Amino acid sequence: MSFLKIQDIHHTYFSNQTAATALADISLDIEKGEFVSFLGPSGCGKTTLLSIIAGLFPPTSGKILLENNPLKADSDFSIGYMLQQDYLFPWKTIEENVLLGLKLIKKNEGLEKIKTLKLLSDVGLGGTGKLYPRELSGGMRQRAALARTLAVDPKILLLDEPFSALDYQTKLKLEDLVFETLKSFGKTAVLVTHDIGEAIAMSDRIYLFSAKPGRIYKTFEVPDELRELTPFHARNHPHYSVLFQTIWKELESLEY
Ligand SMILES: Nc1ncnc2c1ncn2[C@@H]1O[C@H](COP(=O)(O)OP(=O)(O)OP(=O)(O)O)[C@@H](O)[C@H]1O
Repeated sequence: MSFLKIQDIHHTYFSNQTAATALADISLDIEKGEFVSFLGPSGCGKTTLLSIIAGLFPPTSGKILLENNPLKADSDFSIGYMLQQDYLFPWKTIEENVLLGLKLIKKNEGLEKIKTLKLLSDVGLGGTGKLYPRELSGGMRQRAALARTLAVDPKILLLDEPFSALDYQTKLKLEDLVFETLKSFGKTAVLVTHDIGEAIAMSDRIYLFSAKPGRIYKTFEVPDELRELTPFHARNHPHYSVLFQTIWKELESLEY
């Protein structure tokens, strides 16, 4: 039994009497604690699949099972999101933003505050709880968004290009922080990215999609030698550039 089972997903968008098939024959299994990436040319259905996993809309056909049960997306806080934008509430402090998730699931109030402070410290934001989002840099706001996501203790984190709006140095630092935080919490994660390097440096496995309709074209297992390293250090390993070149060539053949 897989932790997350995606079984024979097809999805067609219908609008104004036209039909566009975004996904066909998508089946994959993700084990608990794994970090996988969806990579592929623009329009190959990565976001559509992530949205279906998130329960934003049902697929045209196929099913998704979490621990052998149909996924009940928003109702039981199984799914956490991190997106390109942090979506912090600007009128609430960082601490209140993180607390919000905990209040939604109505856990013990005394523990909520302690957990919030611990999470902020886990993501390197100790001492910033009383600040407002506008007082933080883009990277710090994304760290706060990570703390808020982890606060509800989701079973799976869906990461939709969460680093793409950041400058390069901040992006590399945040990749390491997200990677190490998720590993220490034992979380399962799915990352959508356009960045081959980011996918290699962070993932256990990479699904390369082809477009029209979106299908899994190839699957790449990231070698153990890279998986044992943090993303920053993985980028310096010889296996990294070999895998980068392989995926680059495949992606080029799909895009042109
Ligand atoms: N709401 C919609 N209605 C109709 N077609 C849609 C809709 N959303 C996406 N599509 C189409 O479905 C296909 C897959 O889109 P999707 O956004 O999932 O791809 P993607 O791989 O995430 O693209 P990108 O990398 O550019 O973000 C595309 O052809 C897109 O035009």
